[in-house]
Amino acid sequence: MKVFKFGGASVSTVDRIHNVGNILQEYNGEQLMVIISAMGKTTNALEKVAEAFYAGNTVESLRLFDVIKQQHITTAKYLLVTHYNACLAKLTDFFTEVEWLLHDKPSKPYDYYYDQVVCVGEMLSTCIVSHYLRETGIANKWIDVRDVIRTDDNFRDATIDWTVTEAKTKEWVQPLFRENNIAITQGFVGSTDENESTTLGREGSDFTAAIFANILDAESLTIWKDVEGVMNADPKIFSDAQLIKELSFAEVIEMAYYGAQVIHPKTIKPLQNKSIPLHVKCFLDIRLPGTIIYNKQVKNLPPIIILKNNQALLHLSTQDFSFVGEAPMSRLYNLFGQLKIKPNLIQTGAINVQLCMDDKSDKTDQLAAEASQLFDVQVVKNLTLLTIRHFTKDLMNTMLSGKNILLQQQTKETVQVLYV
Ligand SMILES: Nc1ncnc2c1ncn2[C@@H]1O[C@H](COP(=O)(O)OP(=O)(O)O)[C@@H](O)[C@H]1O
Ligand SMILES: N[C@@H](CC(=O)OP(=O)(O)O)C(=O)O
Repeated sequence: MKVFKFGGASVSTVDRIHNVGNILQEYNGEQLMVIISAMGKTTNALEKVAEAFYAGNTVESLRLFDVIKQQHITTAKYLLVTHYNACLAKLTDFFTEVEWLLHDKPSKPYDYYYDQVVCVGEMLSTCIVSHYLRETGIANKWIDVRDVIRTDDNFRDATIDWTVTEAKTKEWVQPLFRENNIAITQGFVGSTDENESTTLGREGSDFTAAIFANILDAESLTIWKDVEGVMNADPKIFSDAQLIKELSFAEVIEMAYYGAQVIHPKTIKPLQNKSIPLHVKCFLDIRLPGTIIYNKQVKNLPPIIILKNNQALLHLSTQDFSFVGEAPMSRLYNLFGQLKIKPNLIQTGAINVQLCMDDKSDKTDQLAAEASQLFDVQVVKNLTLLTIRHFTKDLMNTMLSGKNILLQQQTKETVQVLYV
């Protein structure tokens, strides 16, 4: 069996959904477990719905949700004839699920509501794609991933319960392949043992695909993208980015960790642990070879460039000129846990700590406020973090020329520079 993952970009339009059908036709007769994300930027749009709801703005949240609803109905209308009514009935169930919730008054934490609303993007996209495939004669079984992927209740960044997920996959998913060649399910979504929907962190569909590949002992996972494969930089930013034909799991886990958008960092472990190769291929031209990522050392890699914008630098200094000891540092690390913050760089000095993090939502301000009980805090925003793996001095000089560098860290393999 092969596992395929189609991201939001590959199902963003009617034409692209036709293209998914064409790709699956190429693999006619093979067993495929297909993981699909929400269409295009639907997750961002659903985030706005959850925000409006939580701010008490019911009318606005319903209006925003209606836009998403109409987009999905229109897509279904373009794609379906005989299966339209069946599809619309299912879509309507999902719409109703969200609309009921939006009529409530929030009484639980924001992250809970976020997951109940945002997960519907994947429900809608898979429902449409599954019906479209049936319409074109590609038999498939649609699975609600919430019946299979069990997580804890750490909403928005839920942790997988591997024991239950494995048991449910073997009980529900594996037997389906006795009678079906293709199963379609949602990425990014799971559920608690109380049947509340959870999500696995933004861009988490790659991770879902890797979980299924691992449990089903797949021969490979293929992630279909709008790029040739994994490149040595984001081709949307660097027009001269080069394709890397093969990579080791160790290299890719580092790239993903440092922020390369191409693969979710949690994807690698489940594959590496069972030596399941990962192919990154282009859905726009399936003849292109793409990139293969496996348990093999790959030498002579080009410099790999990762740029992260929207960074904040927190400069924390002890309030009474005492050394930064274990006690304030351990309290600082506890704060990261409480606020669900993953710092990108930390550098300690005698009486200060410098910390670089993604400046997302109000997390920076929350951390600054909490940390001010331990330290004097200064915050600088709108910074860029450049990471270069396998760097050369020449490339560093070119990329950093004219930049005001605020923080720099370097190992044998990797240099990271935070600049204005
Ligand atoms: N090193 C890289 N190699 C290839 N693509 C990259 C890289 N870094 C960032 N990207 C970006 O990742 C994008 C694909 O990811 P994404 O849009 O999240 O896909 P999907 O919605 O299919 O999951 C590409 O269009 C490209 O701009
Ligand atoms: N739809 C979710 C999950 C995901 O992985 O999406 P994509 O495959 O388009 O990156 C998100 O946008 O975060």
